[in-house]
Amino acid sequence: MSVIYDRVALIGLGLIAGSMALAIREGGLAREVTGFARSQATRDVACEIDLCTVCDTAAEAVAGADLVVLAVPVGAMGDVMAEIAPHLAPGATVTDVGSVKQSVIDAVAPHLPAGVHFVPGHPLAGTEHSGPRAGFASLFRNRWWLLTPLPDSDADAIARLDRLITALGAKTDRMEAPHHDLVLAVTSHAPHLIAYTMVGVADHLRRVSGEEVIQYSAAGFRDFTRIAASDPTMWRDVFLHNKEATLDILGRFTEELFVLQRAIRMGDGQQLHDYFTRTRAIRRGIIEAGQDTEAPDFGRPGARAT
Ligand SMILES: NC(=O)c1ccc[n+]([C@@H]2O[C@H](COP(=O)([O-])OP(=O)(O)OC[C@H]3O[C@@H](n4cnc5c(N)ncnc54)[C@H](O)[C@@H]3O)[C@@H](O)[C@H]2O)c1
Ligand SMILES: O=C(O)C(=O)C[C@]1(C(=O)O)C=C[C@@H](O)C=C1
Repeated sequence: MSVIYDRVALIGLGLIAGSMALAIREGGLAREVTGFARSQATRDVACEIDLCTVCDTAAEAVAGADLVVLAVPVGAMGDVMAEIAPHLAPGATVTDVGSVKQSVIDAVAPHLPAGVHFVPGHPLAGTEHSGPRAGFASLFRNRWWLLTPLPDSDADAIARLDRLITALGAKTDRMEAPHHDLVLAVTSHAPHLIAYTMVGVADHLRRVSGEEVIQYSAAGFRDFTRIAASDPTMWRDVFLHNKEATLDILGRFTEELFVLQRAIRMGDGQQLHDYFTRTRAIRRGIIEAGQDTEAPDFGRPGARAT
């Protein structure tokens, strides 16, 4: 693998930046990776595990970098950009990895110095863990990484970033930011809110004890608890910054829930069966398209999901 950037600066040293640092080093994709996180404790951990060259200030981290990656919660992107703007090298590319795109563009773009390129992005890869120790080099392998360039984004800057992302093992695609936010509201944001709610319901149900919830936790509920263990700051910001699309999808979700609720009340087995047949086909489509790398059961003789 060849060097794509001389110096990559990672602002925020959590799951995503940590995974990028490890994958960049593994692939020899940059001569140097620098990093900065707001808290001293995070910087100390990043140093201890030798994630990258950890700097004491964001300004120091971005100095001379030809790629700067904003990997902080969505609500912090604008302030971080304002802080680093005077220290960016001419010709540098700034990208971000935020889960929401339009609000990040609105917050970051006004601070961009002339001659610095901005190419917003979003890796569709993650876990419920956060912080520098959560990173691992293979996180992005075979995952989508969406870019939402602006109409005036520099074509060479986009192409070079695309090469890095591809070298990290991900597949890239381009989308308009508002469309990205709607798609992700369906595929990621609303599902997270539903998981948070379901785990909250179990927590409130006093007739079922906490021990029973843990002891008899069925596989479906366990999946919900994994999702509901995701970082509170990150997800607070996602919902506050993708408000309209999330509310739109939750409205549709509530309508569907009422349809199924009524079918159960009326004993309409045919409607339930038809509905679940349609949703099973969607799951199969995802697996056949190679989007679920964690579905080893599918297709195996005797597997339940066939
Ligand atoms: N976790 C996921 O599944 C996932 C997936 C794709 C994209 N994202 C996006 O990536 C970004 C980072 O997420 P993560 O999972 O790596 O989070 P994380 O909590 O693991 O790491 C965030 C890092 O940002 C630092 N930070 C917070 N505010 C800061 C500030 N003002 N200045 C400097 N550093 C600051 C924290 O100290 C921490 O090191 C978020 O925007 C998130 O929406 C997350
Ligand atoms: O696998 C998980 O834990 C995730 O929630 C990852 C996930 C997702 O919803 O798919 C979460 C947020 C992101 O912005 C991208 C990926």
